[in-house]
Order: sequence, then structure tokens, then C-alpha cells
Amino acid sequence: MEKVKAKKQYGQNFLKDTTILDKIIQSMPNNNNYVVEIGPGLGDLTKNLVKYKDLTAYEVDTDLIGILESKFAIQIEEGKLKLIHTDVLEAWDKQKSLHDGRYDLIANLPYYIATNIILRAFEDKNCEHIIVMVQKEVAEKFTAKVNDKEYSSLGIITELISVDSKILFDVPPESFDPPPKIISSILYIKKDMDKYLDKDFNKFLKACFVQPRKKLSKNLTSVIDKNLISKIYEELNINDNVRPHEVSSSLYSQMYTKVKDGRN
Ligand SMILES: C[S@@+](CC[C@H](N)C(=O)[O-])C[C@H]1O[C@@H](n2cnc3c(N)ncnc32)[C@H](O)[C@@H]1O
Repeated sequence: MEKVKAKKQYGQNFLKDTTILDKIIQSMPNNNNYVVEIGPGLGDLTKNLVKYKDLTAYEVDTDLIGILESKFAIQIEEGKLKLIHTDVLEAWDKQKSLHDGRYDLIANLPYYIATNIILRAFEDKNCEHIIVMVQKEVAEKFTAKVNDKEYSSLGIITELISVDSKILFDVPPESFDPPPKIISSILYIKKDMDKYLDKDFNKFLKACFVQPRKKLSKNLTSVIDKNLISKIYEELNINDNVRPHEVSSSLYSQMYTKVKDGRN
């Protein structure tokens, strides 16, 4: 193995377990989509992906870029792999989409920005599937359903924007070098390509969950006038005692539409 010291500030835990790498490859959707990888690291997942699909990989670490360029010289030359040396969040700020055509995001994500990356992938109109390694607790939030204790803005947004979302399998710390302190999971999301969420919807949901154990109506008073809350509750037949995790995603969506209409 290369003498590379993993950098904590970039969330570097390199996946070494070949069984897990095989399982990720087996979970790739059977389609003609291009692939985007975020954080190729030392290239262990990249090496497997490029056997099946052409891909672009975004890597922030200068030291790793050098290693990847020599390791994948042939695939780069053949146009099968495009390496982009940048912070992927900056790339998204500049170009809105990580690829010109429809693509699937397949990656072992840096955990410190994993949630942010998934939310950006939701907004990216060319991204169809998201198959990513994240911290197990994060995967549980994205796949939580109404009344689950983990149900929050992430689960609601996922339900509204996807046709399928699930945890495929867990990955123990020993599968990585160095091993992280937490259990990881492979999260699978297939987006509904006809759906798009208003960019302020997430802000509205955050306000709804600001004190998750309090009544939803109480949380809403920080962002909406009390009279409007009463009107919306009556129109949508919502019980005043309801807590934020007890309201379905479609009801949140209807509430948000009424809040916007009520403000205009
Ligand atoms: C958990 S490691 C995964 C490495 C490799 N894919 C693997 O499976 O072994 C996360 C990778 O994301 C890279 N990374 C961290 N922050 C990034 C950013 N903002 N933009 C692009 N890559 C980033 C790290 O340098 C590292 O290579």
C-alpha cells in the first residue's frame, strides 16, 4: 500500500474490504447513466467503478490527486476517467450540476460534509441515484418515516423527492484504514426526476423541528403569525397537540404551500 497518512480534516478513511467494495458495485443501478464519485481517495472504489462505467471523480486533496493521476494514467488517457481537483461543494456552487448529462452518484463520502453533499445532490437536476457510504445515524435520518424517532427534515425531504430510499447494508469500522469510530451504512436513494423542492422548504422544516419534542404549533410561532397557524391547522385538519415527528411529509408539503400563499 502507498505510504499515505490519512488526513483527518478531509475525513479520510480508506475502504479496504474487497467484499464491501464488491457489494457496492453489485448495487449499481443497471442503466446507461454516467457515474460521479466524490472523494476517490486512493482509488479503491474508483478502480472497480471504472471497469463498468465512465466516470468523473472530484478530489480535494492535492497529494491524492498526484497518486490517482499515475495510478489511472491509462483510464484518463482513454477518456474513461476524468479527475477534477477541487472541493466538490465549490464545484456545485459554480456549475449547478456535477455532470452535463444524467448521472448516478456513487461514493464513500467524507463524513464531515456528507449531509450537505446529499442535499446538494437532491438539488442537482442531473443526479438520479445516490448510493453513498455515510455514518449509520445519518443514513437512518435520511430513511426515517413518520413517527420514527429519527424522523426530521432529512427524512421528509427524502420522501418527497424520491421514489425509493433505503439502507442497503452496514459496514463495520474494520473495513477501513484507518478505522473510523462509528458504524457506516450504504444509503440508496432513487430520485423522482420530475420533482423539485423549493429552496426555502428546508428552512421551513428546520423551524418546525427546532425543538423536536415540543408541539409543532409552538415551533411554528417563530416563523408564522399565530392566526395563520390556526387557519392552516383548521384547513388541513391538524390536531393542535401534534409533535413535529408525527406529521407526514405530504402534510408538511401542503402546510408549506399554505404558508407561502398566506404570506403573499
Ligand atoms: C471516506 S474517504 C473515501 C476515500 C475512497 N473513496 C475510499 O473509499 O477509500 C473521503 C474522500 O473524500 C475526499 N474529500 C474530503 N472533502 C472533500 C471535498 N470537499 N471535495 C472533494 N473531496 C473531498 C477526501 O480527501 C477522501 O479522499
